[in-house]
Amino acid sequence: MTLDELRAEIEDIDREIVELIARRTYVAETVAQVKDERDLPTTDEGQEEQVMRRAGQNAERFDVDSNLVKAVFRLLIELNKVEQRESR
Ligand SMILES: C=C(O[C@@H]1C=C(C(=O)O)C=C[C@H]1O)C(=O)O
Repeated sequence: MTLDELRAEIEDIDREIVELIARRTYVAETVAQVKDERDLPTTDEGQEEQVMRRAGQNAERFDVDSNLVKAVFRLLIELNKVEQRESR
């Protein structure tokens, strides 16, 4: 494979990553509606711990640095909470 072909593959993957982030954010907006109806707070620390634990397990399964993957998920969680607060 040429460098250009490899970079085109990375470009495709990057678009998919953003699409997945958009999907995750969209679901969080629906979560926000449910929380609003039930008068629940935006932050659920127990659920965040589960998400972070799963992120670490998945990182190990795919042999990528678990601290870096967890850092990405910490940002994704914060992004979701910002979106949820904006939609409540
Ligand atoms: C999406 C939720 O809201 C918040 C965001 C979370 C996330 O992005 O994974 C997890 C827990 C909550 O603090 C949820 O409660 O499931």
